[in-house]
Amino acid sequence: MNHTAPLRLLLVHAHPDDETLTTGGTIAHYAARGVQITLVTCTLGEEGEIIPKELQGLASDQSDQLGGYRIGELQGACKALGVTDFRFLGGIGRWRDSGMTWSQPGYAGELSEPHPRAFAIGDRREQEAELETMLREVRPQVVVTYTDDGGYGHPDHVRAHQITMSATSRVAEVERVFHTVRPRGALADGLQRLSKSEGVPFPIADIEELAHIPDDAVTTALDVTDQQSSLMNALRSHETQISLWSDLRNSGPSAAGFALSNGIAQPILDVEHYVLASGTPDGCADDLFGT
Ligand SMILES: CC(=O)N[C@H]1[C@@H](O[C@@H]2[C@H](O)[C@H](O)[C@@H](O)[C@H](O)[C@H]2O)O[C@H](CO)[C@@H](O)[C@@H]1O
Ligand SMILES: [Zn+2]
Repeated sequence: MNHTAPLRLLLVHAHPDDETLTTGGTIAHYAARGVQITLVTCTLGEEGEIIPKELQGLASDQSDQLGGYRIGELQGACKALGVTDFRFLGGIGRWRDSGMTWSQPGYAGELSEPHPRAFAIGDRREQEAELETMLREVRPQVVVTYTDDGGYGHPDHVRAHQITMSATSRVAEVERVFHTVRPRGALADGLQRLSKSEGVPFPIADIEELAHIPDDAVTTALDVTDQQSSLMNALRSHETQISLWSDLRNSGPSAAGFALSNGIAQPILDVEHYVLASGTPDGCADDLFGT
């Protein structure tokens, strides 16, 4: 699909940090090539856990200031990735991080009463209307969000998927919608590299602990090797959510890794993968915008 108009990419993410964790290399790749990037984040991440001990007082059950702090983290990550247009769905604070109140049967996590502004139980029509308004204003050729299970089941990720698929279906200018995914093969290779690198400060994840999809479901693989330093800087900005390290012996990006607040080491991949959810697949093997 040949594009004469300037290319525009809009991404819909649930919490500050998701944009970097799942699509950071992609954002930096296209921003560096002059593509107009719009990042829509649906919550402020108010219910997140906090890694640095000295910041624990920000937690939702203490001063409840984590949401505001994570706006700053997101600003830093956007600067590192080259994003100047980043927005919160419904405006700052309209929807709140729902927490890990998973309704999935068998999930043993704490099930707390969701907050009245919780994104995952909010008015879906209002959320879709907000997103549709942004889509009609930005007119992105490509939109990125999560798979129908939200990638790993988080209710905010599931809701972000739902409203994005509904809103984009009503906006003709959106040519393609992609879901960000991690294929088993690339994840396994990354875990293998971590197991061979030095200075990994956390136990390395077992692949079955990490969300992933079968390799043959991937439609698009974007090489982001040339964006690893921007990606590392953006990951570093999300200090309340992400611990980061690289193997000083092997400075190659593939030796770098991260851990969330659960303290499980995961690899930083040099390729970011997608599944084309709607639109023509022409030329999409290694480019979200196709030929
Ligand atoms: C990557 C992502 O979506 N993070 C969410 C998630 O955070 C995880 C959650 O606190 C879990 O209990 C931890 O084990 C895990 O390490 C965290 O990444 O959920 C948070 C609460 O909704 C959210 O703020 C965070 O952005
Ligand atoms: Zn998230």
